[in-house]
Parts: sequence; C-alpha cells; structure tokens
Amino acid sequence: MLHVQQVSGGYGNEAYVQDVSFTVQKGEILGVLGPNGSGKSTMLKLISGALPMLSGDVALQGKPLRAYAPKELAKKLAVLPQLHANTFTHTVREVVSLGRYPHQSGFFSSWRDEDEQAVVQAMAQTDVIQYADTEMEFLSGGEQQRVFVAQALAQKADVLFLDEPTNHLDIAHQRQLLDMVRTEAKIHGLTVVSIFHDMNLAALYCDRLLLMEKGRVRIIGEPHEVLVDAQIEQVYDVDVVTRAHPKEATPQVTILPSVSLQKEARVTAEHIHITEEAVVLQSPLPLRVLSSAVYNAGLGWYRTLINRTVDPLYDVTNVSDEFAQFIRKLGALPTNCVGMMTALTTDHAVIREFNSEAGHLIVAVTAGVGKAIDVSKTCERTSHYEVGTINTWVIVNGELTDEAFVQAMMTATEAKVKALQIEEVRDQTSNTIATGTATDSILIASTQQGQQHAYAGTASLLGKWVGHAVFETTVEAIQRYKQLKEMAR
Ligand SMILES: Nc1ncnc2c1ncn2[C@@H]1O[C@H](COP(=O)(O)OP(=O)(O)OP(=O)(O)O)[C@@H](O)[C@H]1O
Repeated sequence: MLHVQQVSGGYGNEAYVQDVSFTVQKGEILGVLGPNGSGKSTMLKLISGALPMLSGDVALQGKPLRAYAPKELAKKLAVLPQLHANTFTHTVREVVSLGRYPHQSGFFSSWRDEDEQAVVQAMAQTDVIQYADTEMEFLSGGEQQRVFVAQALAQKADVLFLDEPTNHLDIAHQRQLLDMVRTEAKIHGLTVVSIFHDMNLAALYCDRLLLMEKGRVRIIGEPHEVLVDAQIEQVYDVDVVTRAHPKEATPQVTILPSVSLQKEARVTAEHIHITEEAVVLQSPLPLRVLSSAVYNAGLGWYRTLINRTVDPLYDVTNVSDEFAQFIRKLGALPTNCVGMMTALTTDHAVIREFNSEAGHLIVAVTAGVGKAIDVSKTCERTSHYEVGTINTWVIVNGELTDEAFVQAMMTATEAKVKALQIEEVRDQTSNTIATGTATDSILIASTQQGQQHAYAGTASLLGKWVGHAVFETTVEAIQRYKQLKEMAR
C-alpha cells in the first residue's frame, strides 16, 4: 500500500532525516516513536509531500507520490499535522468541511449529500458534533484537536498520517479516538502512520512500531521487538522497565525516576501486632508483594498485610466489599492492603525472625491442618473439600528480581510440604501424608532495598534461608495447632 524507500531530506539542503525505508500494508497501523527532535514530523512531512525529498522514493498504491496531482493525492492521503492553521473564527462544521475540499469540483459549489454525510459522521466519530456551530476559539485544546482529527477523517482517504493525534486529549477521548482509528483500519482497511509520544498507547493500538533516533530508523518491528528496555534507554537516555500489559498481549513501558522518594527502612517482627481479629503487619515502607491472598492477590505494593480470623461459616459471596470494610475498621486503606483469611484463632500464629547471610527474614504462619489433603490423591475424591488453611508470609529485607519472587514461592511451598511430612499430617480420606489444604495461601514480600537477590531457588542463598525459615516456622505452627486442639478437648 505505502512503500517508503531510502528517503532523506529536511529543511533546505540539510538532510536531517536520512535513509528511511519501510512498507505499510493496507489496514495496518504503524506507530512512529522517537525523542524530541529525532525527525518524526520531518519524516512525515517528507513522505506526505509537504517537504521536498533530497533523495528516495515514496509510492502509494503502486504509484510514485510525485506522479499524483495535488487533489488526486488528497483523496488518497489525509494528514493531521502537529501544528494547525489558525481557524479561530471558523465554526467546527466549517473546519471539518475543509476536509471535503479534494472531493469538490469548485469550492463549496458542488456540496452533495455524500459530503454532508462524511462531515457529520466525522464529527460524530470524534465526539464534536455538539459543537458543530460553535466557533473554534470557544473550544478547549482537546476539543480543537478532535475537530482537526474530524477534518482529516472527513477527507475519506485510504491512508491517514497523524502527528500526535492524542495531543491534549483526556484518557477517555484518547481511547475513543484510537478505538475508532483501529476500527477503521481493521474493518474498512484504512492504512495509518501515526506519531506518538506515549509509547504505551502506541504499543496498545499499533501493529508495528518504528523507532527514530537522530533522523534515522533505529528499529522497526512489533511492539515487543521495539519496546525493549535497553533499546529505549539508549535512544531516550532514561531508565525504564518494560512489563506486559495486564490484559493485552503487548508491552508497556514505565520510567524509573532517578530521584527516589522512598525512605530507607527495615521491617521487623515488631511491626506485627496480633489482636483477636487478625495478625496485622504495618510496614514502615511499601512492600513489593506477590501473593495468592483473598484480598489484592497478585503482584503489587502494599504497606499492610492482614491474616484475618473468620468464622468457619464465613459467607464468601461478597468477600471484596466485606473485607474492604474490615480493613477500614482497622484504620488501614483497602488499596494499600493484602488480606488473607483463616478459620483459626490468632493464637495459632507463629512469627519468627531469621538474621541470615541472606539478610533479615520474617516468616509468619497459621497452620490449620485438620482438613489437610494429599494433592496427588485429590482427583480420586468425590467428597466436598472442607476449609482448613495454611497461610504463609515470607517477608525479606532485600531486593528481589521477579524470578526470585516466583522461586521464593516454590521454595516456600516445598518447605511447607516437608513440614507436613515431618509432622505426619495426614489426608483423612486417602490416609496418606498430606501436602497442604484446599485453601492454602502464600505471600512473598520484600522491601526492595538492601541486599540484592537474583534467585531464590532452593540452592540459592536466599532460597536456602527461605526454605529453612518456612520449614521451621511451619513445623512450629503445626505443633501449636496440635497443642491447642488437644487443650480444647
Ligand atoms: N521548519 C523547520 N526549519 C528548520 N529546522 C527545523 C524545522 N522544523 C524542525 N526542524 C529541525 O529538524 C529536526 C527534527 O525536527 P522534527 O520536528 O522532525 O522532530 P520530532 O521528532 O518530530 O520532534 P518532537 O517530538 O519534538 O515533535 C530538529 O532538530 C528541528 O530543530
């Protein structure tokens, strides 16, 4: 559809943009990224014919750009520039109608139904139809931007060049605009080349990305090939971390501030207090937590950890709202809290600290093993599972990689299984050694300060201590469970 071959050019005789080549297929969205002054707008001007090329070729639908008459080209290619002409005294409808210029034989003399429809549709798609008769000077920056996008859409061209289309737009209008562009591309075959500063939006909406650096193409490829930490760091000279989008199969980039507001602190067992209702850790600094907790499971940053005692008949239909109320009652914030539940009273909790070569660790366990099960036999079961829970917290004063977090979970789980084995906890149904319960929960938390741990597998320094600490604490928690059970008889 669009072939750009070794294009060089700029302003006057200086070729700021050099040797740019790429192809965009019909219905494809290509995002153009790059730092300020890297030549994105200049490149777009060169390939749209707004600036003369010093060398190279651009072909649109197989025909060289220079072979098109201006009006013929405008029917094929619409451009949303970065800076717009002064249109203050015009109404929105007039500005959008200018997009129909290539389709007119004499200016406004042959206005047809199809022109009117295109203008109304473009105003509706960009959510500016309610301002149709308002003059541009009375619109906000974001509303004006949407009018210029409407003007480009009204042109009904096969190819759309956009220079920062989401400039000034709030997130709802960013999404509306880009959803619409994507729909036009995927359903009606619109071909799009768009400059973005927001690389996360670009990754979400573009099929491929082109990264510019000092007037040249650094790389062109799918978002996961382009948004690579080291590459972005080199081109933009900023520290970043790239992570998967939580719902879409595309990366998202987060900048790392060079000035941290995080104060230095340590977590100890003194930050844990136990009431009748819960075991609560109130950390002096946010902890990075990976957990299978009931409340705020997954990966996040939290200051409050709760292991809450609930009635064995606790109604789990609306845990989220009920748990949030409980957290507020404790004086904590639900958005800053990870919560687990157990049917055990809080006097079952065993909390141990370990000063080790791997740093300072805290492990807290409640081990309700009355309904323990053997995982290798559960598929033979027909009976309903009864609640009974082993809740395990591992808190590390140290900095863990993602790999270490996941490995710490495995290591802690293996240590728990070993504790059940040593304590000869049995699955009452199969009469074999149990491996856990049906509702066990685990949490790994770290201060992300101090000693660094790349790994926490069983043979790594941290893994050895997590294994030892979880084993010792779980054994003690199981013994306490047995004692308290005995005393209650
Ligand atoms: N009209 C102009 N005349 C002369 N030089 C210009 C002109 N416009 C831009 N330049 C120069 O060309 C280089 C590339 O600018 P360009 O606008 O293409 O960058 P960009 O990647 O789009 O930047 P930004 O992200 O800031 O919009 C810059 O060094 C800039 O100063």
